[in-house]
Formats: sequence, C-alpha cells, structure tokens
Amino acid sequence: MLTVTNVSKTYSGKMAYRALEDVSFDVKDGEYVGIMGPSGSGKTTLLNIISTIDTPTSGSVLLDDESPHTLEEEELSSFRAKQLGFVFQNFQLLDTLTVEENIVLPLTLDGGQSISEMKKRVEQISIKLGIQDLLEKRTYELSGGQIQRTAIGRALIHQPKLVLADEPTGNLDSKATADVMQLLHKINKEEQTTILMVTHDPVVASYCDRILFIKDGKLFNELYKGDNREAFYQNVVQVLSLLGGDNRDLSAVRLP
Ligand SMILES: Nc1ncnc2c1ncn2[C@@H]1O[C@H](COP(=O)(O)OP(=O)(O)OP(=O)(O)O)[C@@H](O)[C@H]1O
Repeated sequence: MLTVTNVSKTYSGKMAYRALEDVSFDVKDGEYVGIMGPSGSGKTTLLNIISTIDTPTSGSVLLDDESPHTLEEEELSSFRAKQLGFVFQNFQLLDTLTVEENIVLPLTLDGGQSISEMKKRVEQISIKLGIQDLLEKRTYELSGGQIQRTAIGRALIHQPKLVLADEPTGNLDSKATADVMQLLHKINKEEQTTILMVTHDPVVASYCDRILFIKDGKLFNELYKGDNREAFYQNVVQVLSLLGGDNRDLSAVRLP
C-alpha cells in the first residue's frame, strides 16, 4: 500500500545537509511498522516526507499507486485529509473544544457527512477507545493517556488508509504508554489499519510487526516480529546497541 523508492532529502542552507539517502521500503496493507534509529538519523524527516508535510529531494512515495508529491496544493490537502491520520507526541488537540468536538473535527472539515452519521461514528470509535464517558469534557480535564486516546480517535475517525505516529507515547508514563500501545495494536489487528510509527522505545516497538532501523539517513536493518514478542524485543535492543546513541541498559525491562 505504501512504496517508498530511493528517497533522498538534502536540506539546503549555508551548509547543505543530506538527512536521507536512497531509502526504499514497502509497507503492506494492515501492517504495523516501526521506525527506529539514533537521534538525528532522519526518522522524522522520513515521516514528514511520507505524510506530505515535506517533499523529497529525489525519489518517490506511492500510497496505493497515488503519488501525493505530484499533486497540486488543493488536491494535496484533500489527499492528506482523506487518506492519512496523524498521532503526535504532543497530542495537538484543541483545548477550547470538547473531546467529541476534537474527534469529529476531521469529518467536519471534510464536509461530506451528515451530523447523525458523524455522531454515530464518534460513538463507535469512543467505545472502542474506552472514552465514551469523556466526550463532553475538555482536554485540560483529562489525563495524558486519555488525551492520547482522544488524539487517536481524531486520527482514525475518517478511516484513513495510513496512520502516521511520531513518538505517540513520548509524553506518557509507563502505564499510559502500555494502554495506548495495546489500543493501537488492537485497532491495527481488528480494523487492519496500517500504521507507521517512529519510536525510541523498544518496549513500544515490540508491539509492531516489523521495525526499520535508520542510521545516518540510510536504512541499516529490518527486523520482523514473528510470534515471539519477548525475542523480538531482545533483538530490537540488540540492534539499538549496535546503532549506538542510547546507552540505557534495557536488557532487564519486563514487557507489559
Ligand atoms: N529543516 C531542517 N533544516 C536543516 N537540517 C535539518 C532540518 N530538519 C532536520 N534537519 C537535520 O536532519 C537530520 C535528521 O533530522 P530528523 O529530525 O529527521 O532526525 P530524527 O531521527 O527524527 O531525530 P530525533 O530522534 O532526535 O527526533 C538532523 O541532523 C537534523 O539536524
């Protein structure tokens, strides 16, 4: 469903900087893929290019055979609004709106659905996310985990083809992190939602089907989970130690 071919990105400026070099990979329909690598290796740059926030210097990105970077501005915003869902570390919800209003926002911007259809969809998704009793609350009344569930609701409400997540648990404690990861895992498995997620955290990564590792702007390695999450986690930790950058001792961490 997603095909990234020979993508390179050079930031111009006083000193041109090659943040990505010849990155190629595919993501299948319904796959849950993590992107890991040391700080500055190009993860966010890659996610920004796939999410069409940024353009590649060379190479191409295809989403179900459509090439978003060749679209005109108006078509591009419609493509982004319809096909993609975003979950960020800092949530990016509007705190003057209620949980329900935040979740429904992408549908109201799209304009194609009646109010009763929108209400029904919010109800379905909030039950799935366990936030059906919070719909009238404003975001400052919620915990970090509840806020991130709301943000996930907003990312999924329009049933996008691809959900892009950049450190979605970066601001959460370990209990909320486990909650949010189990939820994303459930949504991926039950609804076959395709997810591409940047994370530093090998515990978070262990929920993915596959991890792509980036080093110095190039693909370094990839690992598939198979059916043993514990072994996958240990392999992820091993590759991270080869990559360098994060020297925390992760070997003794117990998986939730
Ligand atoms: N707009 C920009 N202009 C110039 N250089 C940039 C720009 N954005 C990023 N870079 C550089 O490109 C490289 C890759 O940055 P990127 O943010 O993609 O890394 P990352 O792997 O996501 O890092 P982190 O894990 O710290 O968020 C870094 O060296 C960064 O300094």
